[in-house]
Amino acid sequence: MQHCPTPTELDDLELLVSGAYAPLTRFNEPGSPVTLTLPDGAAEAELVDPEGLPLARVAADGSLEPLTHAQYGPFRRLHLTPAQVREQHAGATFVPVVDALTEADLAELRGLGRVVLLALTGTGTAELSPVALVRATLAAAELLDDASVVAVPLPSHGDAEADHALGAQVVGTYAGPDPVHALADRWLSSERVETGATLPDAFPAAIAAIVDEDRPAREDQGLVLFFTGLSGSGKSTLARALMDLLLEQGGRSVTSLDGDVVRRHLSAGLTFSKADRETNIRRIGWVAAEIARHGGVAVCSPIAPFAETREQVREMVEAAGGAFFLVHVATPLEECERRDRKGLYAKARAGEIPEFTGISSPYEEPEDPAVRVDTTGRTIEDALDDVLVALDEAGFLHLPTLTGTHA
Ligand SMILES: Nc1ncnc2c1ncn2[C@@H]1O[C@H](COP(=O)(O)OS(=O)(=O)O)[C@@H](OP(=O)(O)O)[C@H]1O
Ligand SMILES: Nc1ncnc2c1ncn2[C@@H]1O[C@H](COP(=O)(O)OP(=O)(O)O)[C@@H](O)[C@H]1O
Repeated sequence: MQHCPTPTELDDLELLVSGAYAPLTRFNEPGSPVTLTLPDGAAEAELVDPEGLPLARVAADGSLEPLTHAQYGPFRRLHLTPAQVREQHAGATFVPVVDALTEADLAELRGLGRVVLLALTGTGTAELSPVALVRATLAAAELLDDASVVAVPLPSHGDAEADHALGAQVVGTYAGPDPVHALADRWLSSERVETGATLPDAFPAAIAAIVDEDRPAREDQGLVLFFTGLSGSGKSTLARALMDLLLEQGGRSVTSLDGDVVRRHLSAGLTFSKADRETNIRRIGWVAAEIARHGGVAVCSPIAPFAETREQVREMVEAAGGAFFLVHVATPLEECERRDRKGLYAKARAGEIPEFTGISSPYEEPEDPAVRVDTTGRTIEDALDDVLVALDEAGFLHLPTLTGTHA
């Protein structure tokens, strides 16, 4: 069986095979955070990269037989094994780097002679995206007299203590007998950006440009506006009105992923079974995440009745650097059924449409949407204003409200 592991598992695989996790050499050792989950309870598999290249074979005991070196991802040439680093950089001082370096960091490093900056770029660890962290670290190396950069994809496993211990072990493996220099604790770049702090925590200009590009202001960040609710609740109507306002204002590229429209194209042929609805929503999520990756706004309006699938969409969008804004169009079933614009509720009640949401198929209400709007007895403008105000307050979009009552 072939299996493409999660981004975290791929990072772990690389570090297990390269010897960076030594003495750990396999997945799923008791008590270790370095785990691998195979689908459908399979015991062994051939692990492939996202493009399908076989990387290693994993046996039932978690042990690994390497097949090819990983070749995917930017800055691959900087992913050296500990053995390569020992060969090329023995005698240097090793500095773990998890964030863009500041003027003060650089001043601290200037006294150390030859340094190797170990950019710890694994999934979910750094303040910056992995690629921006390497870019910022290379820019820092340019500002030092004698510095090299090595990228180490050390991921987060969601357990601060275990991750810290593992990180210290990995850095020690790269450094061997050479000294490790831990930079003095400073603010993380996100705190700096929010507070607009200046010297001595300021970034040199070349590094600041990289941080700014990687962490755009909320107004410029890719955004997925996701309307969920029963059929007839008002998702399409509100989504369309919001799109129109955005287009009128200009300045952003906007894409609609409406439930009905998606089902005619991207998801043609899918049914309304639970599995097909999940596939439908994941497809919408995948496209929306790509739109967000490029800084666009995706406006989605499917029913999306399952909380778990909505969460998966959120994860995809956030992994692409976008923001996910969930709007629950909470118009109650009675009102949707009273409207019955398409005559579908009548048919569902008559048993002519199986698995109809709200009648014979469940709708799981979102517990914590960014905003909840019940459209019953309200004008479209009034209902939309609730969304506009929430978006404005969250800092994502600043569109003028329509009724004037919120000004
Ligand atoms: N069985 C059943 N249940 C729910 N809805 C049904 C069904 N059959 C057809 N329709 C029509 O399909 C639209 C919902 O499609 P979605 O892709 O948004 O649904 S889902 O998110 O995959 O659950 C929905 O459109 P909206 O009214 O715009 O929500 C309906 O018109
Ligand atoms: N305040 C409101 N907001 C949105 N739609 C409303 C409102 N009041 C009445 N409606 C009507 O409810 C219906 C909602 O249909 P639609 O937007 O297609 O819902 P959905 O996409 O959730 O199936 C439309 O006929 C719309 O005119």
